[in-house]
Amino acid sequence: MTATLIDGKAFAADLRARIATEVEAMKAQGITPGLAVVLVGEDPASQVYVRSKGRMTREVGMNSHEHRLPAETPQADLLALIDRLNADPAINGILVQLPLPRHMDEAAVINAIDPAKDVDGFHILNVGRLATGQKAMVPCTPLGCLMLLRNHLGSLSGKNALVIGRSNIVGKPMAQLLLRDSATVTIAHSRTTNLPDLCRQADIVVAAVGLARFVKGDWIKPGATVIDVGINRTDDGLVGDVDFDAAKQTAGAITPVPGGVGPMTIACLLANTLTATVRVNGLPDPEGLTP
Ligand SMILES: Nc1nc2c(c(=O)[nH]1)N[C@@H](CN(C=O)c1ccc(C(=O)N[C@@H](CCC(=O)O)C(=O)O)cc1)CN2
Ligand SMILES: [Mg+2]
Repeated sequence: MTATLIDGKAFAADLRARIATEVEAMKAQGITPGLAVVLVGEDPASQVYVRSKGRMTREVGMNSHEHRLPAETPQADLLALIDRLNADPAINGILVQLPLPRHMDEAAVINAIDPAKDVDGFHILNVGRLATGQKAMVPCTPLGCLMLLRNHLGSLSGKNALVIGRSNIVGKPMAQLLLRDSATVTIAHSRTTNLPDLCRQADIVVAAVGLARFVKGDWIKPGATVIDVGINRTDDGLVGDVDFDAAKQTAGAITPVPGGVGPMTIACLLANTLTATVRVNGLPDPEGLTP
């Protein structure tokens, strides 16, 4: 058997097109969503992501505001910028690109963002809201994974889902979203024993460990849906956290790297920016855009 390819690139393009339609309607009411992206330092991958975010923000008709600060910027200066963006009515979404330089306290910076403008969903208030079933801004990468899973599987209710990785950006919010959809969720990490056996019981595997081809083909239950969040730069190019060539022999469906989860991250960022804009203007959430 060869797995169905889950085409995140196409799904993300379709989502951006639907967002563009919503933005056009908002503009007719005199409202243009504005997204501020803050990059501190010159990390090459971050520069690529920030450039893509700016381009796609403009492509859907939103205003993009980019702030680039030198790596040695004092944290107080970054916090002062965030204060100004919080107070600026033209800014509906604020995103601080991660990772931050080592001298900065990531939690302090994230928690300085107005939770209503926290389009990354990383603020402690949004994390708490998601964990307690309240209306939250939801982190973009896991939100994108959930959309791909729902689109492929329909209901996730009662499915055995294994999340490999416990980061605040992907693993933990992914587990919360799967729980919210009534999956039976296991979170695995570097100290987990008998991971291959755990994986063999999973109907859904979300791999977010950051280790190239870590998940082996013979760990996959026949017919399972495999979502690969990994982006690892190796001598033979960009590869995921799953041994794709082996896993696709057994899986029912699998996301490729690149072209799977990655493009969903930015599309969901734009969806969150739209959501933040409608909420601050007292408008109803856009119908069927995000789960
Ligand atoms: N504040 C944030 N920082 C970071 C986040 C985030 O969601 N918020 N996520 C990652 C990086 N990221 C967006 O910021 C991101 C990663 C990957 C992609 C993507 O489209 N990947 C492509 C491959 C691109 C390539 O060649 O490198 C794919 O998988 O097809 C988009 C966004 C960490 N920081
Ligand atoms: Mg992918």
